[in-house]
Amino acid sequence: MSKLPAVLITGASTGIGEVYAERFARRGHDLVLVARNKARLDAVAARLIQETGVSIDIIQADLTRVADLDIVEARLREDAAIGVLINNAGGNLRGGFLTQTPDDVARLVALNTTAVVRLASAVAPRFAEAGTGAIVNISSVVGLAPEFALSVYGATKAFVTFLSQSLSVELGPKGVYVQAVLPAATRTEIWEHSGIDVNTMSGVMEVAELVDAALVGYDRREAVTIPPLPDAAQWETYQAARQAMLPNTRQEHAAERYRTAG
Ligand SMILES: NC(=O)C1=CN([C@@H]2O[C@H](COP(=O)(O)OP(=O)(O)OC[C@H]3O[C@@H](n4cnc5c(N)ncnc54)[C@H](OP(=O)(O)O)[C@@H]3O)[C@@H](O)[C@H]2O)C=CC1
Ligand SMILES: N[C@@H](C=O)C(=O)O
Repeated sequence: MSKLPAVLITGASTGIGEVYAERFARRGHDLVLVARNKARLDAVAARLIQETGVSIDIIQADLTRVADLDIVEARLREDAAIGVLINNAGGNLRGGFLTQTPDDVARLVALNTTAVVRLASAVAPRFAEAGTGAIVNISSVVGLAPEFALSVYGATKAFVTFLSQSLSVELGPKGVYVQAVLPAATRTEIWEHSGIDVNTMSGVMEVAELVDAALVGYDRREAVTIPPLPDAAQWETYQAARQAMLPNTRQEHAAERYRTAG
């Protein structure tokens, strides 16, 4: 029986990434787990090795630091055993656009977008050459909702969703599966880091249920998986309206509604 591909998971020390690690370990995949907190990574690895017997490497890395990102990129480029990348590590910021510091914003963009695209870029050529491989990018429903006024965070997640959909167009014909996963509120520590008590919120999904639903989409090779959305037709209608608009944007002249008199 051919060996399963190894799975590299960023943000695997807790939350959504930790559950992805558990689920893929239980499926028999060797793992490479990436995060900043080595003690937590070691604990997750030790538990899963004991419970499942798979091989687990850890890489302590701050994905907002270029030197650390380089190490993870190199592992993705050079380790032919890795066939799945779970681009999960991400965060949010406290406060709003007027109070967030430029440095905090830059760090969030680095983590939620630059790291995601660089890790995908590191692994995509090898996957395309092999004609197989999977890239799972954890986005968010917030990336569809400027109304939530989570401007920087939402913009980073809109980037992740767009990147994933466009990579599906570019890489799908080469045998590479790209999935965007769009959770809504899910019970993890991210809320505490954003200064929000998740226990005061309603409609919060448990993290195991979120990941199990995302894996149903993964097993179906779904391009965009929105675990909390009951009716897939709403997403399909949204996409159809967007696609219907595009041909009307290719014009030699400005639309009548923008023409000045005279
Ligand atoms: N929870 C939710 O409601 C939702 C979450 N998401 C997305 O899910 C993904 C996972 O978030 P979630 O599990 O909720 O959050 P958590 O805060 O629980 O986990 C985040 C993970 O990312 C790691 N991480 C954070 N910063 C860095 C960094 N600079 N370098 C490397 N690793 C880092 C953390 O580990 P360490 O601190 O050890 O580095 C941790 O393992 C994120 O992309 C988030 O945007 C999307 C929609 C909803
Ligand atoms: N992480 C959450 C917001 O901060 C979300 O994406 O819903």
